[in-house]
Amino acid sequence: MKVGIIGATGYGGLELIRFLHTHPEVEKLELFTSSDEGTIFSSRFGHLLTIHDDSLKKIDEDTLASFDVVFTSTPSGVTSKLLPPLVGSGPKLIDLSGDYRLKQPELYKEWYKKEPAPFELLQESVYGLTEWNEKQIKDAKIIANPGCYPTAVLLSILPLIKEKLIDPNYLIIDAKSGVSGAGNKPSQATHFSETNENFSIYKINEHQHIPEIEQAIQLFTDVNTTVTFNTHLVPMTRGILSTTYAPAITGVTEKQLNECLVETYKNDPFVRVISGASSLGTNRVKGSNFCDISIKLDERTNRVTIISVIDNLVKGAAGQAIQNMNVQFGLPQTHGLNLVPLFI
Ligand SMILES: NC(=O)C1=CN([C@@H]2O[C@H](COP(=O)(O)OP(=O)(O)OC[C@H]3O[C@@H](n4cnc5c(N)ncnc54)[C@H](OP(=O)(O)O)[C@@H]3O)[C@@H](O)[C@H]2O)C=CC1
Ligand SMILES: CC(=O)N[C@@H](CCC(=O)OP(=O)(O)O)C(=O)O
Repeated sequence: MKVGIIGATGYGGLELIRFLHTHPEVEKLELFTSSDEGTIFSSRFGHLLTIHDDSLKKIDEDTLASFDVVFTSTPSGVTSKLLPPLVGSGPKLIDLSGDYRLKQPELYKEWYKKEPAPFELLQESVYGLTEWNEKQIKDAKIIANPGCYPTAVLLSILPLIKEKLIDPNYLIIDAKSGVSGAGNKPSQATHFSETNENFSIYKINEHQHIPEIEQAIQLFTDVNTTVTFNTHLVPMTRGILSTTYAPAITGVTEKQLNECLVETYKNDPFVRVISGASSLGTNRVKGSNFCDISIKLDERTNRVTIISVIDNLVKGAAGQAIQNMNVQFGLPQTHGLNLVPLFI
């Protein structure tokens, strides 16, 4: 397979490279840039010396048309304009940004404060939450790879909503992320001296992943609801931990909740259900494509605590994107993704 990456110099792009270099079906990997044409990739990213010594190429529609797959890992507002000429030109398109996730253009405008992608393409794109949308992903021309937070949240709550074990009307989601979630562009919010030894909440009730989570709940469970979703920045590089609080439906037991998760994901190689965990941390999935989920029913309040952990750059971005590519090409989902978590 001939694979191209636009945005290869960013964090998501670098992770795509890390996995695609070990992928058994990838014969050619070409990297594209909007700002650094001609630079030898390993001269800029020394850790890739002898692994990727080719130069960065200019983004060019005709060149890209000859590829089997093109991943775009660019800031929001880029692929809404970049991808339309490429649709139908040859390659399957897998977009890691938020530009093709929301079906309603006005929602994108409202939450991203940018101009949306063309309406027809928004309708044509397929939401790439692999474990929940495999059939549609197989035939998709454009895959809208899910956001990092929505991936962690949705994988953990969708089964329980679908099986009517929790009340979807009172979902409170409290999520925390490492700083790499904000990308490689330095900013005040990601400045070392302001993130180190600090723990902060941000975008309070205004996070752009709120409509994405609500849309996906509707898509996969037919439930129309709103969620309270807040995000926190943790002074670490990678990882997301999401905690959702939801009322259990009266009479539901912790055993039923666990069984529901186990049953849902019994054939999914990257979702691990941890029964009865008393603690769960991001280091158990670091560097890997795993999503680990655990639940606990508080019998005193009849509320369920639903916890999930992912690596934001892997299952939350590049790993899931490659998992989707594997599905599209009829390959095992694990191809190129069989890495053991780093843990320390
Ligand atoms: N970081 C994360 O954990 C996650 C990120 N995402 C989303 O994935 C996308 C990429 O994220 P991330 O890798 O962190 O971002 P980065 O900011 O680290 O990298 C983005 C890359 O995009 C390229 N780029 C910038 N502007 C343009 C442009 N106008 N046209 C073409 N390419 C451009 C740049 O490379 P160059 O200058 O070489 O062109 C840059 O290195 C974003 O939309 C992000 O929201 C999704 C899930 C998780
Ligand atoms: C820590 C941090 O800042 N995370 C980013 C995640 C952004 C992201 O992945 O954005 P899209 O999925 O919308 O492209 C944020 O909260 O905005």
